Amino acid sequence: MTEAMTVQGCDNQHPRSGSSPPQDTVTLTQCLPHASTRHQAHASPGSSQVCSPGDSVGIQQVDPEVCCESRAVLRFSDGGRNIPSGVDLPEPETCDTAQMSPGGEQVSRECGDGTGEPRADSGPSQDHAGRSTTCGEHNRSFDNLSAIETASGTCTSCDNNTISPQIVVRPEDNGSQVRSGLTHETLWRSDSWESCSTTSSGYSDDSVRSDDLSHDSENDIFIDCGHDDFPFCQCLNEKVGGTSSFHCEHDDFPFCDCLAQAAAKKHKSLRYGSPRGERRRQRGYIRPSLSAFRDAGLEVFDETEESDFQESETEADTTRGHGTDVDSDYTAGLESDVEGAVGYTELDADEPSTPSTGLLAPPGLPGVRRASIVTSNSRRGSIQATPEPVKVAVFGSDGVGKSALIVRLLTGRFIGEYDPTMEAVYNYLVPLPGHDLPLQVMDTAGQGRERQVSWGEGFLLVFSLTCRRSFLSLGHLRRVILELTPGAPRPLVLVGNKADLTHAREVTQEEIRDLADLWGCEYYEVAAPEPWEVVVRPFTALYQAVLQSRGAQ
Ligand SMILES: Nc1nc2c(ncn2[C@@H]2O[C@H](COP(=O)(O)OP(=O)(O)OP(=O)(O)O)[C@@H](O)[C@H]2O)c(=O)[nH]1
Repeated sequence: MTEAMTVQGCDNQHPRSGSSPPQDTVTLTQCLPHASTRHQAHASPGSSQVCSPGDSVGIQQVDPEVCCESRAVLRFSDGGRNIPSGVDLPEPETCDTAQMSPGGEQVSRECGDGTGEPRADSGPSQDHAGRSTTCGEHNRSFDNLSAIETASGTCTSCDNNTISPQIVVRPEDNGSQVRSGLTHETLWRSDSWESCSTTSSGYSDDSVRSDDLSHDSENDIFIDCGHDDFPFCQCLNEKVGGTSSFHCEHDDFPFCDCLAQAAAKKHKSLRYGSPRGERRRQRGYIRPSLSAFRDAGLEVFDETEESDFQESETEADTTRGHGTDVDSDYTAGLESDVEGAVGYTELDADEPSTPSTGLLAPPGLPGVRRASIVTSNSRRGSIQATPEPVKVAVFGSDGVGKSALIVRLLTGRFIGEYDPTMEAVYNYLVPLPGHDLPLQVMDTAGQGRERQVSWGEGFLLVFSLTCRRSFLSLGHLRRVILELTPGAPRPLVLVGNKADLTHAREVTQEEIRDLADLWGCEYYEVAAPEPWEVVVRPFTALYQAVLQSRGAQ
């Protein structure tokens, strides 16, 4: 470590002014109630690391003024290996991994014997993945924990299922992204992220990554950030020199500031406007705040600022007002790729949607693509008025193939490349022998999760079998759904897509089965290019489940 750094929390986007911290210290401008280092974990496995004002935390010193006053978590997750950290933690001698329980208790695992298994004496406070299963409030064990769904555990003794509010359970990456000594239990709760997203970075959820920031010339920076920690991006300050790109494994919102400072040390400019960022932005994601970069002295070229935003608006207007082509790639795909009597027409936005018109726009959403799928192909079904179609919302991470599956279902074709950037709702009669199943299928995108969830009677949770992250993100998704739909849980079905890409598979069948068992739902492995009869299965399963739940009510 070459110089002092400031780690800041979400409520305090700027380091405190005042006397400079001494060398080799980090001034924490937010509370670190459970701060710890892997180094310390090794020194005292199992011990609590709740800090007190003035505590030394490993090689850090906690600012006495602010320690423990609120909620920041300090996370030396990988001892400096993964995090290009200026903090430069000493390598542990024997402990390879250590972690914090939801309550901040440290639990060591993989310690000493190198087997990767929890130590025999680590006892019931760890689940099979080696993570803590301890209730933060009452130091009791949780039951009902799964490898990727720790937030829903209930303390066996006190019924606490909320877990200490300072601690985040972030199952999305199950620790794989974090490669962390402290693993995901120590990260911020998603509700903290949300509250923090209103601060300066503008990042609203874990879907928005800093790959929105692109590299364009040698003076620009490329940031590929898994940002699974918080608030360690500050550490990048130490590592930015000598390269025009760097990789940050850190988590979430304040990283913009951190990276801005880092970038400013080395670079002169930042160019924002990667296709991916643009696509996400079009879909309604909050644009990252670039002001931090500007403030840090970088010349910021925001290529999306004028033209693309305008284009997007024009596009949306056009969609709403005049019914001209709003998504030419998409419509071209439908029109040219779908054989036979499959047509694509757009609706006048002012025209009231009826079940027979095909594509419905949820109320109040600007820029929703509106169109109708019309098919006379009897195998694929035809659009007909139906009294009570089952509303199926299809959720999943970007690129897992939600749209491809839906288009496959609707049209019978796999369309390789198109750009489904807008939310859409399709009316469809699934043509099955003997009876047609009336479905409304929502291809979810962008913001509006609450509305999308409220709309759905059942949910297809799609992940890609070739993308572990997309699988691990399901836990968060399900939690959000449960939170937004109090009362009887609405049915869901897991869908592992891209089964055709066997060589790239990252999720085992066993893992999916375990999760489906835990959640009490069905799961399917499919591939959008597979026969229609395969792709339709999860939809019909969900259809049946929704009918059952309707009957039960
Ligand atoms: N090989 C293969 N490719 C697929 C499959 N499903 C989708 N794809 C491809 O994966 C890419 C992403 O598919 P989309 O349907 O756009 O995924 P999405 O989940 O709707 O993505 P977003 O719109 O970003 O949320 C496209 O290039 C598809 O052609 C599949 O089962 N197998």
